[in-house]
Amino acid sequence: MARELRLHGVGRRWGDREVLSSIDLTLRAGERVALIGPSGAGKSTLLRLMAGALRPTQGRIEVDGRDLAQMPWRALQAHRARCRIVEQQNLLVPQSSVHDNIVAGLLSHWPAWRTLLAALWPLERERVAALLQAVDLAGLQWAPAATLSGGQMQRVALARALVSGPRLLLADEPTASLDPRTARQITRLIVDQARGGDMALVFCTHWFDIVRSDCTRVIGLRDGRLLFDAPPAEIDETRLAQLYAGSDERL
Ligand SMILES: Nc1ncnc2c1ncn2[C@@H]1O[C@H](COP(=O)(O)OP(=O)(O)OP(=O)(O)O)[C@@H](O)[C@H]1O
Repeated sequence: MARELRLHGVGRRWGDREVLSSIDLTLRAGERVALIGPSGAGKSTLLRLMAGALRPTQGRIEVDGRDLAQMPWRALQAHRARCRIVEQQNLLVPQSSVHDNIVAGLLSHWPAWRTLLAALWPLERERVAALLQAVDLAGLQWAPAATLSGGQMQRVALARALVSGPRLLLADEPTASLDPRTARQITRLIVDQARGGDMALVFCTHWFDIVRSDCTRVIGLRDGRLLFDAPPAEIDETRLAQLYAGSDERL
């Protein structure tokens, strides 16, 4: 995605179960979107479709007017490389340093020789150091990832997602396993990284109250369908109650 990602009547089935249907939406550079809805609504599935990691079984997804399904393999790979996901599981390599874990976010952009070189010699030291500063981990560049706290690990995962300068950052409940205070800090950090730049952010969360004031748009998903797609000011208690009816997940 460079400027625009557009979903036209997108649906996704698993076997004979339809988990997403008739999704129409356009995501533009610089938008910060909160994606909310009860468990099983299809939020993660939607993120994976946007990232080109999953194909729709209905409809089409366009990146700057080009159908993802018709794209040559290289162009699809390029789209995937421009999208980064931060999830609840940070999937860091515990025995590797913070530096190496962050550099891993660049490997899909590098030729094989550069990857080999990086295994022998730490590349991109300054770039990683600057990112660590931004995520409040200055001084931990050479620490083994295994020695970090859960919140620090999520900061490293965020730095790994940001190091390649993605056009679209997809946050899939990245704070779900953290305590409320750390969760707030990490959420704020993610939103701040997206603010003021061209990168679009889709933040999937059960903690809507935290992201409410920081997002430019809110998408409510329920039973695989868009219930609303509106600016935060239009999301009142009635809409939230409708979205979460029958579930106790709203925090
Ligand atoms: N690989 C898969 N195979 C079969 N069913 C799947 C698969 N992935 C997701 N599903 C189903 O699709 C539905 C939507 O899942 P999804 O993870 O997108 O929901 P979600 O809104 O992100 O939920 P949560 O908030 O609990 O993470 C669920 O019923 C889930 O069981």
